[in-house]
Amino acid sequence: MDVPVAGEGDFITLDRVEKVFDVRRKTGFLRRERRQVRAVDSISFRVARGEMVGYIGPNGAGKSTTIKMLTGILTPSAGRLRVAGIDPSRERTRLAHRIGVVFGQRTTLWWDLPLIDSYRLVHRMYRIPDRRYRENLERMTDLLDLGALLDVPVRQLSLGQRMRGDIAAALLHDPDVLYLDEPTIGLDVISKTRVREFLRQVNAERNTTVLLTTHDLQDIEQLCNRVMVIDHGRLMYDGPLAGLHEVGESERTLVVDLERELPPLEVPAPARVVRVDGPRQWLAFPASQSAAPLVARIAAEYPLVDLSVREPDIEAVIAKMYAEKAEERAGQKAEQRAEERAGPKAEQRAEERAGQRAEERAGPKAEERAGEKAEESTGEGAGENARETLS
Ligand SMILES: Nc1ncnc2c1ncn2[C@@H]1O[C@H](COP(=O)(O)OP(=O)(O)OP(=O)(O)O)[C@@H](O)[C@H]1O
Repeated sequence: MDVPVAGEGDFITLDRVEKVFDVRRKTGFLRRERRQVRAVDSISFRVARGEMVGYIGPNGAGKSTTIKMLTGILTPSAGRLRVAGIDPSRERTRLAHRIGVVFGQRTTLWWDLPLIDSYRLVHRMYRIPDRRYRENLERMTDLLDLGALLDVPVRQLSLGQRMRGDIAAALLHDPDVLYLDEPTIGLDVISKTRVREFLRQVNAERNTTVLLTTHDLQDIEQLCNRVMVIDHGRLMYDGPLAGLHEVGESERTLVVDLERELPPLEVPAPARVVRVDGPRQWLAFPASQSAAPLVARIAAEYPLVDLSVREPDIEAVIAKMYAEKAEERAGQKAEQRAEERAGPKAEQRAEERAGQRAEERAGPKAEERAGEKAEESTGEGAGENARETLS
């Protein structure tokens, strides 16, 4: 994917950012195997001030690692990363005043203290001016309906109440950017709606930039105009949510009701009947094509009573995208294994043949040159990345 050009409004910029973990694994009584995990692999993107962007991908794709680099918790192995002009890992404390973070799976609140005490601690830690703190607290309490919860110890709050408490804590110091990692995980429909409404409001009023990581695509559909899809550390898609349909080659469904039960309708490919139930038939056709010619043809040739068009389900589109990538990778792996199996012998034979030809053609000098070339191409010592051992 091309590296986007920096713009003036850019608030978050990543240029070919990588994160490689060195992992050591016990493989026997005294044996340890060293392995590298490329959690983030040359990712580049830019986010403008006030944008709300979804950052999605399957488990282990590298989302949390990206967020951790954006907060300064982890240092990139390579590439350049800036948030509000700050290098997060070098100036983590300065950056902390500009960002808010919510991890849906764990709280940043003090477990045994009443909610209000956590807020008082945040007030001190971030040195929020008293007036601003009071105003913000009042506003959050009102918008997130926290009034009755302020004196309750965090451990006694329900998941939805705790999440609202966490979001308020992340916003008390008026951050310019908010990272949300699964903010609606485990919440019921009403709590989810409330959290989403609140985020929309904060974004509209304060122009807060929001980077949202979630497995709940409704969060993205309802909050973000832009979505980035990451898989195996690589950015696979960056654009509007609707554009995913084209990338994922999704299909729409035309549901037709006929006067009577008929065999599957004969329609021009790629449209095709995918289901028949009495006089009702379902036809799949590419989402990128208009339904009009298909409808016209059916209306002209069959006893049509009614019809409707169903849009593709975004979850299905993304699932298909992940599955296709997984298939592609499985294919590559199989090829690699086949090459490795055939490799040494085949290579040896090729080298022997090349050597014989060279000898025949040019005698001792050519042999020397061939030897030098082979040494160069082993590439030892090349491409050493900066690495961090965390295990
Ligand atoms: N500290 C670490 N040490 C070694 N490997 C790590 C470390 N943190 C993450 N990884 C590996 O990096 C890859 C990306 O992990 P990451 O947590 O960023 O994924 P994710 O997209 O957030 O996944 P999930 O949706 O499950 O939270 C995974 O293979 C993970 O095992």
